[in-house]
Amino acid sequence: MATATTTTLSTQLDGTLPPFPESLNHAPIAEISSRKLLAKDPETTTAVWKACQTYGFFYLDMTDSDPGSKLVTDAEQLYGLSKKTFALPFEEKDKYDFRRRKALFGYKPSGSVKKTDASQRPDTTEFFNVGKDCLFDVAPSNPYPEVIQDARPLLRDFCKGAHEMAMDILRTLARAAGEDDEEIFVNLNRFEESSGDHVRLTLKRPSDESKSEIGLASHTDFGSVTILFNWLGGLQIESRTPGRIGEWEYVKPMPGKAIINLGDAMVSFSNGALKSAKHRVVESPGPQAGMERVSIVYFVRPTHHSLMKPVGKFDGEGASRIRVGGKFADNIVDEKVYTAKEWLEERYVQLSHSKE
Ligand SMILES: O=C(O)CCC(=O)C(=O)O
Ligand SMILES: [Fe+2]
Repeated sequence: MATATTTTLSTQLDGTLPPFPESLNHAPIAEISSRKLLAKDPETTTAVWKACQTYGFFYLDMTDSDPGSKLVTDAEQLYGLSKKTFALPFEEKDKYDFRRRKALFGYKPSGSVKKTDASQRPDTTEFFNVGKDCLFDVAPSNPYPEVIQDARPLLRDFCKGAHEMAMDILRTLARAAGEDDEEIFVNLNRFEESSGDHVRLTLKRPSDESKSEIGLASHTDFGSVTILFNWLGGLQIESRTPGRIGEWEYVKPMPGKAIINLGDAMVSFSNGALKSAKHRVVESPGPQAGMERVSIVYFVRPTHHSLMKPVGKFDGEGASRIRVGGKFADNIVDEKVYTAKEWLEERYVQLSHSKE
C-alpha cells in the first residue's frame, strides 16, 4: 500500500480553524500520494484499486506534486469565494435556483428534504453548482451572480486541474483492472465534450438544535469521480471495520489532502466491481461544532453521450448488468441502455427536492 508522504503543507487556512477532536474515531481510509499516482507507481495502483472496492473513499495527498499543490491553492481561493457568495442576500441567490429553472447548474438553498429520507429532515447546506460546460463555453452559460462570474479564471483553473487529476485516477483504475486500453474510462469522461461536470461551492450553516436537521442527507454521488476539499469535520461514511460494518464513521479533514470517492457511473461501467459509497454530512464534531462549514467539490460526470453500461473486461458475455444505486435504478423494468444525459436527468427528477 502506498504510504503517505511526510510533506507538511502550510496553507493560508492552517491554524485558523479549531481542530478535529483527537479522541474521535475516524475512518482509516487509504492515503495515496499524488506524486506516485502520476508516476504510475504499481503499489499505488493496487492501493487505489483496493480503496475503490472497499471504502470507496481515499485521501489523495496533493502536496507532493505540482498539479496537486496547484489544486490545494485554488481550493483555498475558492473557500474565500464561497464565503463571499453565500454572504449575498437570499433574494439574490434565489434568482439562480436551478430546480425552478429545470437546469443542471445554479443555486440550491438549505432546507431541502430528500424524498427518500425516512425521517424527512431538512438539510442545512446551500450550494452553487458551476458547470464545466458553462466555464469553458462548451454550452451556453447559465446565469451566475457577479461574484462567481468575476471568478471564472480561478474556477476554470480548478475545473481543468481537478478533471486532469481525476483522469489519472481513472487511468490507474483501468491499469489495475488489467484493461489493455488505459484510456477506457477516460474516453467516457472527455473534458472537451458536453457533460454534467461541475464545481460545487458549499456552505453548511450550524444546525438549529431545536429542529431535527441534517447537514446533507445520506447519498451516493451520480458521476464518475468526486474530488472534495473540506476543512472541518462532519462528513461521514459507512464503516468497514469488523464489528462496526455499516456504522457511520467520520472522515477527518487532513491539510493538503483531498478526499476522493467514486460515483454511480463507475459502478455501472465496472458492473459493480467498483463502489460508490454512501455518505452524509452532520454537524462538525467537538470544538468545530457551531461553525459555518465550507466545502469545495469537483464532480466528474460522464460525457452526455456515454452509455451507462459495463465496458471492457467488465462487459462479460452473458453476465447480467448491475442495477446502479438509487430508487431510479430499482424502477428500471426494461433493459434500456441510458445515455449519461438521460440517466442524469432521471436522477435529477427523482431527487428534485434534494441534492446530489
Ligand atoms: O461537504 C462534504 O464534506 C461532502 C459533500 C458531498 O457529499 C456532496 O456535495 O455531494
Ligand atoms: Fe456527495
